[in-house]
Amino acid sequence: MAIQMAPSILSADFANLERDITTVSNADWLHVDVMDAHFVPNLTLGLPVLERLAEVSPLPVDAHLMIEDPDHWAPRYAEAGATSVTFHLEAAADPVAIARDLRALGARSSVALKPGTPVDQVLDILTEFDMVLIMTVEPGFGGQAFMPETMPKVTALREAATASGQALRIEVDGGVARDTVATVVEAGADVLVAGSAVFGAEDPAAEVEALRALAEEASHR
Ligand SMILES: O=C(CO)[C@@H](O)[C@H](O)COP(=O)(O)O
Repeated sequence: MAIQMAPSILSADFANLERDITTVSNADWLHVDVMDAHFVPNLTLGLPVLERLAEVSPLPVDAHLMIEDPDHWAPRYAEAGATSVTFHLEAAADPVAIARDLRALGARSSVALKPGTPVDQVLDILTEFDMVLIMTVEPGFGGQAFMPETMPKVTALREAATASGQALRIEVDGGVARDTVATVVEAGADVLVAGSAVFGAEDPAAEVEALRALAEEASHR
């Protein structure tokens, strides 16, 4: 499967958000970080803002819910216009029920794991998901250092998906930049979230293409 790029809006200019998300319309997803100041120590946006972003975004929205009670909230984000909804396993009471609710609403189901959460916890329920997000930093903030120790989880997922023939997308998020792209792709990731690397660049669209090119090159090695 081709590499997909997903700029994270956490590093965009919130005063000019519509301009910034239009700038990266050459990417594949708009990664929208939803934080509640409980599951993570940061607060971003809620349903009405997500709804507006989905309206104005030239890209499909993946809502990354770093919030408590995704059993209640995840379907609400699908109804608000997110094409893909990523919720955290650590916060979910019934991850399979959430995944089924999302798919029933026509959204893609995706589950995220914090760096310390073992990957075994999703291996038995992998077919319920279109994508698994392996966090490569502790969720909450942009601009943190990439954690290479999370890579064995990416590889375990890729091996499991390949063995069963599942077209699973594997996303990584946190510290993805020119110097880490090859590492994540060689481990098995194919959806790359990048915040500060993209929106901190002088030309965000060109940076999306530069990261994509490095990733494609690594995937063909
Ligand atoms: O969800 C998060 C952080 O919790 C990420 O999406 C960050 O926004 C990624 O930022 P960079 O590490 O790429 O700067």
